[in-house]
Amino acid sequence: MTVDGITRVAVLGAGNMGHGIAEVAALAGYQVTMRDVEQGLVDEGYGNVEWSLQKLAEKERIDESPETVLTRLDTTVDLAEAVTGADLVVEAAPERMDLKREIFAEVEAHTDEGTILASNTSSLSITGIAEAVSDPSRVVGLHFFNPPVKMDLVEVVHGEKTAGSVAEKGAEFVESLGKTPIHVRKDVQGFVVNSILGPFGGEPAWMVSEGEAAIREADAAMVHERGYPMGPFELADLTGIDVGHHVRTEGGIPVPPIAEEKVEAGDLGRKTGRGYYDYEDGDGADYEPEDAGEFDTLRVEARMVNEAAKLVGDGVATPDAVDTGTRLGAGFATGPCRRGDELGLDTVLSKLRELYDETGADRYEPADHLVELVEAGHTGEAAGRGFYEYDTGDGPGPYRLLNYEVADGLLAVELDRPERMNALSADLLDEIADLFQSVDTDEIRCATIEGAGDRAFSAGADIGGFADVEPTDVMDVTPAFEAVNDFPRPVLAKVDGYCLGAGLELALACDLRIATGGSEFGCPEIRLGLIPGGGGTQRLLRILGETRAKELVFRGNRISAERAEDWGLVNRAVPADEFDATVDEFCDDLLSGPPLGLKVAKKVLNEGDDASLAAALAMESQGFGLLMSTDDVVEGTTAFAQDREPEFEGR
Ligand SMILES: C/C=C/C(=O)SCCNC(=O)CCNC(=O)[C@H](O)C(C)(C)COP(=O)(O)OP(=O)(O)OC[C@H]1O[C@@H](n2cnc3c(N)ncnc32)[C@H](O)[C@@H]1OP(=O)(O)O
Repeated sequence: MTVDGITRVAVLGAGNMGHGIAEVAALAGYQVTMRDVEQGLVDEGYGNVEWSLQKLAEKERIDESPETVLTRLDTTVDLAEAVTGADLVVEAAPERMDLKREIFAEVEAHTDEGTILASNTSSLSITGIAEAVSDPSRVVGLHFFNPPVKMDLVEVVHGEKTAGSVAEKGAEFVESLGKTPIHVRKDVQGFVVNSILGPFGGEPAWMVSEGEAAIREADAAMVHERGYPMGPFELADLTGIDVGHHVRTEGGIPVPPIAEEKVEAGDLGRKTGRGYYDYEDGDGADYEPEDAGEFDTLRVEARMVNEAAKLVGDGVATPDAVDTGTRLGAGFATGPCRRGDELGLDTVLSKLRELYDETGADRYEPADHLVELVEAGHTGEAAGRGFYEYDTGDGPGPYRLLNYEVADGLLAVELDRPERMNALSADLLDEIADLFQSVDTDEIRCATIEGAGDRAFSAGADIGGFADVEPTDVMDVTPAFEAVNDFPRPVLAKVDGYCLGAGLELALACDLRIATGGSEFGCPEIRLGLIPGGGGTQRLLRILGETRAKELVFRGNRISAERAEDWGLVNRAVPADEFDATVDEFCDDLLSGPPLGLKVAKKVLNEGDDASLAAALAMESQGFGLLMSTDDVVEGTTAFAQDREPEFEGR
């Protein structure tokens, strides 16, 4: 899908970011010209796009052949040729203000007034870059994350003079690439994601510098206790300690002594073989869960929440944009606004005040917005309001990890963690349970569940969240699956991609399963030393029989959709282009079917499976008898006699 008014895109730079942006734009259907200053660089970038497209094709992640996509990608070393006639120019040159200004001035000379001029800068001011052109309202930041082909997030950065319509068009363009834009309404240093990553890396570095923590302790606690995808020191080694050092120095932010020492010694991280960890003679980031000790994670998270409060209070971004940005851009399970609401903003504020009083360091000074929220009594989830409002009533939602909508009798549910393959975290499972237990079923005749994105229904329980789970908390069959199983309407799982572990268990708790041909099913739990823990062993046994159930559970292998259909694990496995139509056919029958009949059928089929044949037959007879007295049966039989379609009302 392309955006109205944008047909031709010029990407200036063929390096890591440039060739990635060119690739995703060509994939989305735009006519792209990629330009760099030397033919060798252009050829290298083009080769990288070819390689990446080939990989995507091998994994069946793209519908077109790489050759077809490449027909939309031209290259040149001539800037004027690249940008002439372009509707959008995305500059992805090295991070130097003088260079970017030079490029923008030249681009302006060769483009029409309506051409949008975007910069992929991650650290420079959009307002500053825009000074190079006579009409700065055309200039916007489109900050892609590395690698663009994989990362879902793009920060749409508004310079002081960026026109609202230009930023909106930029965001539409991002959406047309299948990516998620967040608006960064003021071009503050670090935009949103790097602003939050500042204290995530910085505070532990101060704590280690001041002898209050050890490196492994910090990394182990943040990863294994708090569920961050990487430890702060491990992350600094990956991105380069000198990079963080440069950003802080440029932004006038004090540099923690330990980072200073590493840079002076030339130990910059993975790229030099040594940083906070030793990658040449040692085992790299070799921290273990037990290293976490007494590390004060609240001190780090309080600063991250404070930074988020500054962004929100200063009108840079909404809480939702901050949280979406850090989820998609940094892989955080929970963004800092939501985390602040969980911790209690009063707790966060007390921690910051305590540290500020103790040290007098500016970094602990509470943000005005944080103080205002606490003074207004908006202290977070427990108070019903913090950065977000929480519905304390009985109805469903609001939810942050799933989307749902009820329309024309259909409850359509989407698991919304595409960046984690829709892995089922404790919070997402709670939301599923809450929705299926609290949604008003009067208006609903059937439900569907699908995964967001194009990779997975769900790749299972969130492995990142295993570390701080108490065994006793997970030893009951998960309420989410039971809520789906017991939902008094038919539920259909729409499986497009991986359906693994607890994801498969969720699909098994549904009544029907339809899959695209490329989907894969399996119980990888055994490879983690586990067994399916959400009803998988028992439901597989009942659906597949012992032979096949044991094969899946014991071997942990994945099976294709074709085999899943052959085994009776799914109702249909169909080519991707027939998926929606097949789902619609099923849903049409469920939506027009008799609600009471379907409810009783589901109950009798589910419960009869666990009963003796005699008991199950008695259950069936009772159900049959019960239905005989309903208006729907009168309608069904009358419609038959009148040779018309019945119109059931569920009475
Ligand atoms: C009682 C129930 C227990 C369970 O369910 S235990 C969990 C069972 N499930 C699994 O073991 C599956 C784990 N995932 C995988 O094996 C692979 O993934 C896939 C085969 C599904 C896909 O592989 P690829 O195409 O190479 O993608 P990628 O880079 O591994 O995944 C993309 C991002 O998704 C995250 N992710 C995938 N599965 C999970 C998960 N189950 N829990 C948490 N995160 C997950 C990854 O880490 C990564 O994230 P980043 O891009 O930040 O590296």
